Amino acid sequence: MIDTTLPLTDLHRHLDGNIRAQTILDLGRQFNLPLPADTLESLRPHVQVVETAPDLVSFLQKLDWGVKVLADLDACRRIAWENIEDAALNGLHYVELRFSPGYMAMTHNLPVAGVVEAVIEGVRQGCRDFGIEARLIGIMSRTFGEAACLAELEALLAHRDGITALDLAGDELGFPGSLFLNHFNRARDAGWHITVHAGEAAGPESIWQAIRELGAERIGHGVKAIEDPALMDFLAEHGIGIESCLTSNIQTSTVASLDKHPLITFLDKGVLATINTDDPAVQGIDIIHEYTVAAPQAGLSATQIRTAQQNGLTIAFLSDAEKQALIAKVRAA
Ligand SMILES: O=c1[nH]cnc2c1ncn2[C@@H]1O[C@H](CO)[C@@H](O)[C@H]1O
Ligand SMILES: [Zn+2]
Repeated sequence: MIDTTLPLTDLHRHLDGNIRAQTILDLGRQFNLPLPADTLESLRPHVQVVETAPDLVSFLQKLDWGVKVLADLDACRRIAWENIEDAALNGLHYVELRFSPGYMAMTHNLPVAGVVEAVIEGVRQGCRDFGIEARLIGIMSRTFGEAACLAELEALLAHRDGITALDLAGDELGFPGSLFLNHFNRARDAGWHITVHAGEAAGPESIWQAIRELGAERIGHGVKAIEDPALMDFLAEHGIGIESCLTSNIQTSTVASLDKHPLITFLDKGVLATINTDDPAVQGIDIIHEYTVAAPQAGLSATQIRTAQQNGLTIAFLSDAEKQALIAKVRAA
């Protein structure tokens, strides 16, 4: 139940969690890299979640093969461009693609700022070729510690005009937001928006920390807000957006089953919650599945799904004029 008169957005989509299995095979062959399998079918269980992972950190290992084949900057440009093609094929009008340049650079020691530049170029070219709108969110992968995150931040700042917002992703339990105060001070000084993965593996205190200390305007997942009524009220009153990713939350064992997902309660309480994918290729889903299968299974009515779709435009990191232009473009199509 996607409303085709409204822009369709995906605000929480990891570009480096959305590398096609076929592209992993192609790049593996191109660079003569050892892969765990040499056909699409046999590779799939290595790069895609086939059963629920016991926790977030185990789930995240499934992203590793995708970045291990990024042996040069052209490969980074290619996967960025393909991300836009995939988004367009799914009928998305607007995507915010997030990526961790340090994680992408890591295996082959690529220059981190070079990765940022290649991703910006690939996305720009994709937007020209496929006629959709995109913005980029830089991720600091907290899993590798404060110093590695600082290197990612510097690389992103070297291309600050091509980046719209900063995020923190990875192991939330092992690396709390309190380690990254200086990083986010610098991001806010750069004029970037802020969104933070919080309340996924850790509890509501992690969401409060992201808002109060890191300056988050939106929260990735935010599932655990449901445990704190005062936080729920705060999110609704202050218009803090929630980027929900239904299937992802099941696959990481963050939520036991879709009928227990808090998205419906967020919407009931007037929180600006949205429907997004997270790592579509790794999860084996797309935005259409999340709207037409996962959201109804999470108990959302057609009206609630429409509200979530509208919220996507409301909390997008776009100016009012850019939002109006997107609405006009969809109406004219
Ligand atoms: O669902 C998620 N929760 C937390 N971190 C994630 C998730 N999906 C991907 N990443 C992390 O984002 C970076 C790549 O963009 C990597 O650090 C990856 O582990
Ligand atoms: Zn995410």
